[in-house]
Amino acid sequence: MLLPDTFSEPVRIAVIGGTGVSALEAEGFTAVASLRIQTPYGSPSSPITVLKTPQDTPIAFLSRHGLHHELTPTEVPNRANIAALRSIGVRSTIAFSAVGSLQEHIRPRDFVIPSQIIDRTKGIRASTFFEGGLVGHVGFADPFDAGLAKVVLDIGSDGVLNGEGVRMHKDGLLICMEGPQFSTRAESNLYRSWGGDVINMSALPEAKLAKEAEIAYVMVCMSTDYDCWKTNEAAVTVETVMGNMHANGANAKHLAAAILKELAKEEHQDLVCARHLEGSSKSACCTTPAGRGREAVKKMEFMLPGYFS
Ligand SMILES: CSC[C@H]1O[C@H](OP(=O)(O)O)[C@H](O)[C@@H]1O
Ligand SMILES: Nc1ncnc2[nH]cnc12
Repeated sequence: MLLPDTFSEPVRIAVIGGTGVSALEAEGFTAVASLRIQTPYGSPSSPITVLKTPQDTPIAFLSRHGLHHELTPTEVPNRANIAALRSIGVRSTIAFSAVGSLQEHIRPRDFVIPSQIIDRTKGIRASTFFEGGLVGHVGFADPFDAGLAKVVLDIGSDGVLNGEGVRMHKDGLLICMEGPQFSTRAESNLYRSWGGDVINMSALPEAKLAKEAEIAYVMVCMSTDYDCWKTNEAAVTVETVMGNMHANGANAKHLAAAILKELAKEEHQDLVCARHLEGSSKSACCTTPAGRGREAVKKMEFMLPGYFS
């Protein structure tokens, strides 16, 4: 069925799907629009599907690597993705990611909610909206939103996850590497020595750009493998990742549906609208109005209208 390509209500919550999660097909969810948004930073990874939850909340869904997983982690158009979401009203995002585990107790198929991240990308991804005569430095001490993380963790401890001993871990330290090759054993052991819990290739600059766009952002990491540090196990392969994602896909969908149901409650509306982040990007700007690059200001107008003009 061909969906409308417009949607008139603001959409406050987005779900970004990663490896193995290219659609949000939870029970009672209905797709109501498919938006092809052009941004000053190009086209997003995929059309944005707007779905209504059983609670009648509109949700924006975006597939990070494209509908057919055709974008490498380096190629993901993160600025277009975040700007497009912000432009339709999004203020909070639940991002899903397949991750390798760097710790014995985090078993394949377990879930991890990270609170910290170490950037091991190589500086080749466009990672800020501040450029071209508009300088800004937002705080990134806490890369993931603590309020959203609490909602997710409360849901996760509520028996939503099925399967033999599948658990949700909190306060994870996530390593984000460039890829697309997986790590060497020496790198994997180095990250373990730093206290790393899980590793992926996609959290950055997505989380940094969400912060600049004043979007509350949390990542749900789904462990799929033990990377390559374990001496008694074969090193990670795409087959292992896909196999565990396939087996755990239902858990991801149950969890997403339960989180969205909880976020529909009145008590969470300030969080969903990220009131606590309002104005943080405006006050992060160091460039005085007279010195601001006109083109840069125009681009920013697309997602933060009136902030820098
Ligand atoms: C297919 S294994 C590596 C790939 O999986 C993760 O993707 P995502 O975070 O989008 O779920 C990882 O970050 C890599 O991009
Ligand atoms: N071991 C690993 N390293 C990086 N990204 C991953 N995504 C899933 N498993 C991974």
